[in-house]
This record gives sequence, C-alpha cells and structure tokens, in this order.
Amino acid sequence: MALPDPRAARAFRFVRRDYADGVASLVYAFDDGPELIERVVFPDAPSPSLRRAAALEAALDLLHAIAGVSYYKAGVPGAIAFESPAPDAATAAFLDTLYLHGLGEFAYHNRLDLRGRIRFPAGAAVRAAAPLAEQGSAPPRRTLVPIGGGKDSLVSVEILRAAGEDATAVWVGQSPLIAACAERTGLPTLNIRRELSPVLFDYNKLGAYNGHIPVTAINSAILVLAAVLYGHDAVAFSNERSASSATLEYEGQPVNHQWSKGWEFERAFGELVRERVAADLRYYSLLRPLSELAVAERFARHTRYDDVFSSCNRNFRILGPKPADRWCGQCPKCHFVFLALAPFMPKPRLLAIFGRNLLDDATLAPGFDALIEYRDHKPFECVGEGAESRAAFAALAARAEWSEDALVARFADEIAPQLDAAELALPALLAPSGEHRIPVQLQPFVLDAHR
Ligand SMILES: CC(=O)N[C@H]1[C@@H](OP(=O)(O)OP(=O)(O)OC[C@H]2O[C@@H](n3ccc(=O)[nH]c3=O)[C@H](O)[C@@H]2O)O[C@H](CO)[C@@H](O)[C@@H]1O[C@H](C)C(=O)N[C@@H](C)C(=O)N[C@@H](CCC(=O)O)C(=O)O
Ligand SMILES: Nc1ncnc2c1ncn2[C@@H]1O[C@H](COP(=O)(O)OP(=O)(O)OP(=O)(O)O)[C@@H](O)[C@H]1O
Repeated sequence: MALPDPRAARAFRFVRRDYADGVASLVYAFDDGPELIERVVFPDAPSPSLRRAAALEAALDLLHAIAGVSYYKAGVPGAIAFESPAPDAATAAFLDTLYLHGLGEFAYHNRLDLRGRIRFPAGAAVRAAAPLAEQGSAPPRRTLVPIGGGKDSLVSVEILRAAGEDATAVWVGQSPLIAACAERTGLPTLNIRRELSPVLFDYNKLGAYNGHIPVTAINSAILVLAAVLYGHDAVAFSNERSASSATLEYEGQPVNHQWSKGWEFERAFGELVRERVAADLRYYSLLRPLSELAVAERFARHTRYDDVFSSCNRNFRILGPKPADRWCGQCPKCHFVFLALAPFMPKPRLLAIFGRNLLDDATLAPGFDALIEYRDHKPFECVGEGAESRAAFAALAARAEWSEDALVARFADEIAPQLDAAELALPALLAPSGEHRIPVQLQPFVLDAHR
C-alpha cells in the first residue's frame, strides 16, 4: 500500500508506549497512517520492582514524548494528539520549548516557521514524584556517564575517576568506535540499543521533511529510564558552556545546532526529572562551567584515549558512508578539535592522532574561516564559539612550531590585524564560569582548574 505523505497530515499522534522484558516500544502515527514504532533495548535490565513502577512509568512517558521529535519532523502537522493521557501542563510547556528550539536548525533549513505551530495538549495535573528511596530500595550513589566517542565525555570519566565516584560508561547505539572508548575507560560498561522505525526512512525516501533533531534530548531521556531500571541515582552528561551559544540568528530568533546540549535544556529537563520521575534522581552536565578550550586543555592531560577517540560525527551515522579514517579531516568537527587541542599538546602527538596537519593545508581555509566567523557564520556542528577559535589561532601564531603553517601564518598576517588583541587572550577563556548543576562533592574537581 502506498504511504501517505506526512506533510499532508492533519495530526501527529502519540499512540502508545510500553516496557516489557528490557524493551521500550514507542509508537506514533500521522493521522490513520502506519504505526511508527521505535524500540529501545536495555540489555539484561532487572525487572523493575512494583514499588519503583511509578518512576518507570514517568520516565517512559517522558521518553515517548521526547523521542517523538524524530517522527513529528517528517510532517510537522498543525495538531498533536495523545491516545494515552496527555502530559501535565508543565511537561507540555517543556515539550513545546524542546520541539521549537530543538527543531530550530531543521526549520531554518526547510524554511518553516514553527512558532505557534507546536502546541502539546495539556492533560490533568500530576503529583510530584517521590524520591527513588521511597519508591523501592534506595539505589546506591552511582553515576551513569554517557560516552559519545569524542573528547568531552572522556574528560568527564577522568573527573569522576579522580573524585572516586562509582560510575558506569554507557552509550546508545551500535558504534564500535564508542564501544572501544567505553572499554578503554576501564569502567563497567552498558550499551543500550536503539532501533528507529524503518517507516521513517521510507517517508524520507518519499520526500518527507528531514533535518537535524535534538538528539541529546533523546539520549537524555533514554538514560534517565536506564538510571531507574539499573538503579543509578545520577546521569552526568558532558555538555560544555559553549553549547548554549546560538549558531546564528534568523528573523530575530537564535538558531542553535546544539540546543539540547545547552543550559536551558539541562535546567528544564533536570527539574522535570526531579518533579516527575524521582525527587532524588540527578541529571546534570559535569562540564557545564567549561568552555570548549578548557575541555580540550583537560583532555590533553591524558594520553590514554589518543588511539581510540574521535569527535568526527561522520563516524556515527546510522545510514550512509562512514569515513575511512577515524578523523575525516574535512568536517567542521575535525577542524575545530584539531585547532582546540593544538595549544595544549605537543605537535607530534596531535599529528599522530589526526594522521596529518590540518593547519598546514591551505585548501581548508574556508572551513577554518567559518570557525572564527570570518566572512561566514559558525558551522551547524558541535564546535566552540568564534572567540575560542580566534584565541586558539592567536596562541599558535605566537609559537615557533606552528607559526609557519599555512593557515596560522594567514591568520597572523591577514585576520589578526583586524581583531582586538585583548579579546584573543587564552586564560580568560579557560576559567570556569557560569551556571551549573554539578553536585557539591564534585564541584572542586571541575571548578579548580589545577585538579
Ligand atoms: C551522525 C550525524 O551527524 N547524523 C546527522 C545527519 O544524518 P545522516 O542522514 O547523515 O545520518 P544518520 O545519523 O544515520 O541519520 C539518518 C536519518 O535518521 C534521522 N534520525 C537519526 C537519529 C535520530 O535520533 N532521529 C532521526 O530522525 C536523521 O535525521 C536522518 O534523516 O544529518 C541529520 C540531518 O541534519 C542529523 O539529524 C543527524 O544527526 C544525528 C541525529 C546525530 O546523532 N547527530 C549528532 C552527532 C549531533 O548532531 N549532535 C549534536 C547535538 C545536538 C543536540 O542538540 O542534541 C552535537 O553534538 O552538536
Ligand atoms: N551515542 C551516544 N550515547 C550516549 N551518549 C552520547 C552519545 N553520543 C553523544 N553522547 C553524549 O552527548 C553529549 C554530547 O555529545 P558530544 O558529541 O558533544 O560529546 P563527545 O562525543 O563526548 O565529545 P566531542 O565533542 O569531542 O565529540 C556527551 O555527553 C556525550 O557523551
């Protein structure tokens, strides 16, 4: 039977969700079209105790509502409907914000205006969640630390290790690269599988709307459910301060590729988890006070991951080709991570990691120009702020081993003279600052730059 066009649909339906034998099934549909079923598989998950059922149900509801964004985007119809009870008003307002900003880049590229279009229906009020300690046996103090294959989460692992925290390295999906990083941490590991509905890919082939989604929000909701199932009391992401900055402004609205890695999401989601899932379950980012450069400086202190990690997102595609090398060398993420690590590592070590010198390749000038916001905007990728990239270039221009490399010399000769030298200093960008939700006992390990 021919698939209906989701762009012509009247409503997006949250049909049902359930959890049994380690599998969460999340079901959606456009109008009366075929069901879109996503499955999330939690290996060897212990049977949830009856007493912890309330937290499980609430975490499952949250995951169902958040993961719907992958499917909703295929049609962005004007109505959203729930067949199960609709979320309470506070959750509905959170979802409005998440879908609007999390789909900001998608809307920009598809020339859609989603303002006023995304309205989650609000159902009955619900009671505040009890602590896990009152919903069953209290979990020991244990942290789930999500691993993304890149430098950030590995910095968090080392912070947790230094603080003597009991942590489990966890990742979603089937990336062998992430698995190798998780193994290298030496921590206990947990791999959660996620199977998107194949109907989404059929819709995509037919020309449905497509584009970027707030994947960190989805991973966050999966890991909160995992914390309830496996008995952890904290989920510690590795999202840095720089992730809160918009990629660009369009029609007066900030558009941020990394919106669900930002502070606004962390705060709202973390509070919702406490109020709706369990009052003693903490969701936070351990790296929130740090800039990308500060994270790079911390990563450079450890050589343990040099031959396994990669921040190049081309490795993490579900579909489509993956790069022949761990670092493709062509994408904004490769350019930025090379530039951010360069001031903090011996040059031979960095060249060994990447297998080449990206800053001595004049053909890459446009890519690096976008990072420093020179004649272009910041790329739609997880990269630091323009000020951080400019400061890294300035630091390299002052070092004999880098100053003659093509792009560093070009920066010094052509671009730096147009900039305010006071804004190019590294130390200010390395100091921790800003808001965070880091538990008190871990704060010294993040905020004290020398630990
Ligand atoms: C790996 C990657 O960067 N993928 C982005 C890419 O997708 P592509 O088509 O090249 O490959 P796939 O990832 O295999 O996706 C296939 C289709 O499936 C859709 N999809 C995938 C996962 C999901 O959870 N929901 C989905 O609907 C996807 O849209 C494809 O149609 O381009 C896409 C369009 O721009 C991006 O959406 C893909 O991004 C992935 C979802 C992804 O995991 N990206 C992260 C590396 C990423 O961008 N992280 C951001 C954080 C953003 C946030 O706010 O959370 C970052 O680190 O900055
Ligand atoms: N597949 C995944 N499973 C679980 N968590 C993930 C996954 N991919 C990314 N994350 C988490 O999402 C957050 C943002 O990812 P991001 O790619 O910025 O981090 P990273 O891979 O650790 O470092 P880098 O910025 O160098 O790529 C991190 O906390 C990361 O651990």
